[in-house]
Amino acid sequence: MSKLSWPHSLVFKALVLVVVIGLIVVFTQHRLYEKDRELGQVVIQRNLALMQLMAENHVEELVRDAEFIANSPVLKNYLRSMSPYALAPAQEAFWVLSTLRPQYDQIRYIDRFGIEQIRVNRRNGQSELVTDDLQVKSDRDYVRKGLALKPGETALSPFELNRENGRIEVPYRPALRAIARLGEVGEYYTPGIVVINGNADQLIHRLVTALPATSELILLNEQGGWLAGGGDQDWQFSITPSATFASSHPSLWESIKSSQTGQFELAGECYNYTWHSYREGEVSSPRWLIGQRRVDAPCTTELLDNVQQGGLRFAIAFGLSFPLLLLWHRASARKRELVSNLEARNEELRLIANESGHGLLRVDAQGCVEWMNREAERLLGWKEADLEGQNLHETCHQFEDGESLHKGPCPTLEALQTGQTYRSEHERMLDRSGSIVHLTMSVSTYGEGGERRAIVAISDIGSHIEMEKTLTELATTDSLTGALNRRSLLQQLDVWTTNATNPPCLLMLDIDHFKRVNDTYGHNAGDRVLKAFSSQIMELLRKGDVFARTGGEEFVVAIRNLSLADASALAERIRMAVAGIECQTDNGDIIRITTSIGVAIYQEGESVEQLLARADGALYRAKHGGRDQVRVG
Ligand SMILES: Nc1nc2c(ncn2[C@@H]2O[C@H](COP(=O)(O)OP(=O)(O)OP(=O)(O)O)[C@@H](O)[C@H]2O)c(=O)[nH]1
Repeated sequence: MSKLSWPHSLVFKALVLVVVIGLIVVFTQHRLYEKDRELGQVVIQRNLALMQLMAENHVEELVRDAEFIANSPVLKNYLRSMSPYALAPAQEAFWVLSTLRPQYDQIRYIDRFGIEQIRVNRRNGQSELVTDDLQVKSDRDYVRKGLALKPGETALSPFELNRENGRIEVPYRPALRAIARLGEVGEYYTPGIVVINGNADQLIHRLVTALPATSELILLNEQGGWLAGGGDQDWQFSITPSATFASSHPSLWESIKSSQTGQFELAGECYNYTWHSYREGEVSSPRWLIGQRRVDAPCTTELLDNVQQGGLRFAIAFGLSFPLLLLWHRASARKRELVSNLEARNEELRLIANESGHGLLRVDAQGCVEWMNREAERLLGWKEADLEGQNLHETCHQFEDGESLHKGPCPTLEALQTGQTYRSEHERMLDRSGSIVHLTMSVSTYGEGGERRAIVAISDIGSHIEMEKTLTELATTDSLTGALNRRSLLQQLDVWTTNATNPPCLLMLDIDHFKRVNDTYGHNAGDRVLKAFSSQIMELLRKGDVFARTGGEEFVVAIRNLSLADASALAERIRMAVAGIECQTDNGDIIRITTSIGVAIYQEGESVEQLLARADGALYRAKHGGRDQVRVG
């Protein structure tokens, strides 16, 4: 196989394939990535919104319960009367609420001095009314905050771990407290607050259910302390104030605080968050950061997944298309090889055709030229490029007025129609200048129907014709004088006497004393005289008359359609014309000659020899009669 050029090499094609597949994969993956990312963001936003809604509903119940019990008539009745009889119904109302809301750890009424007056605990699935261990809680933040509320106002305390007797209760009991300040119940009485300790764990568990398995909840308080999602650091802010997210990542925390929602990446994991506050602006409530962490997945997960998928798709597409490329490459290489061989073969044929000595043309089924060799170009005067596509018959076999050079149909077109070979030893064609060229021609066809082609081979026979003409002339004429020779004369006389309807008349001429001319002026001068003599006679003859040299200085004129008298008169004119010839020698001498002429007309039944003999006899008598005269035999 020949060496391939770079654009045809397999490596080049493979590179093109790589680029094309690469571009397609990058384009489609990019679009997929955009969609994935969009979808991922939608899912995250939905998760965050869902968690916010769950938190809002959870707290709403807590707050409403606190407001409900704070406004309950039994509590107000007790506070108005402060009677032990009124205390029991109030305690019962607290207890009933506790049994209805098992998620509440404590429901209490704390008076304006911060002392617990009514308290129901929820322990081990039971609601317990506590009467003998009521404590002073005036030092607690939530109590101070609650007593600072205006009557009828409600507040929410931050998440914190429950403390018992000044110590954090273990196991941890994270609490979220709703505090409702009682409205005015009497002119001289300032009421305290109702505090419900909601179980924060329950809220956290609920929030977790809003998330897919691949994500974990993160919950931080306003100070950056971990409530959930911080592992060992959850709730540690209550014990060690520095064990917070804010302390671990101060600058990150600053940026998180400044934006309502956002995304960040830590330790290769992606976090999304939103700040949430219960009834924003309506109720005094702390802010929490609710969010999700994608486990072991960075924020660029979609991008990385897409790159990975893209790589896989690229490999599959390349793996599937490369064998096809290989097949195509082999097929096209084979085709190129064949085409190249064909071209080489064509070139070879063209060389052979050019060297063959024949003019060759290939014409299609319609007779239009497809190709021609140099010899054909030379013979017809056309360049291949100019004749290509032109109809050979119309161009080279037809005159401008449409008249054809062929008597019958064009042999090339006929050969194309019949599929038979045509040969002619003498064909005529028109060359580019419109001159007729004499040729031998053969037309061979191959193929069938519309695919049939003809090879037209032509050879110049113009030179042969010339040569034949020369040879014929040499064989029939006298080279010195141009007159016919004796043999031709006899042939012509044979023809004329065979069909004796129009019998010939002979004038036999002999230059008088010609030997003297030779002897006096030389042989060359004698030749010149012979030429001048012949020219003079030929001038007096008409087309169709025959003039022949039958001996050294002996000539015969043969004429038809002439009576003996007319022949004698012609002989006399010739005699006189010859007498007028003045032939100059090289020395400037003038030679003058005379001729004797014997005339005889063909007589029915005699032979050519007998006719000649009678003319010769008449000549003999003219010579012996004194020369320079005409005698009839
Ligand atoms: N220059 C020249 N002389 C020729 C040629 N053919 C024949 N002769 C000469 O022609 C002469 C013929 O001479 P003769 O036969 O004796 O006749 P003549 O001299 O013409 O005398 P008459 O015919 O009797 O008048 C010879 O001397 C030939 O040599 C030729 O081709 N050229």
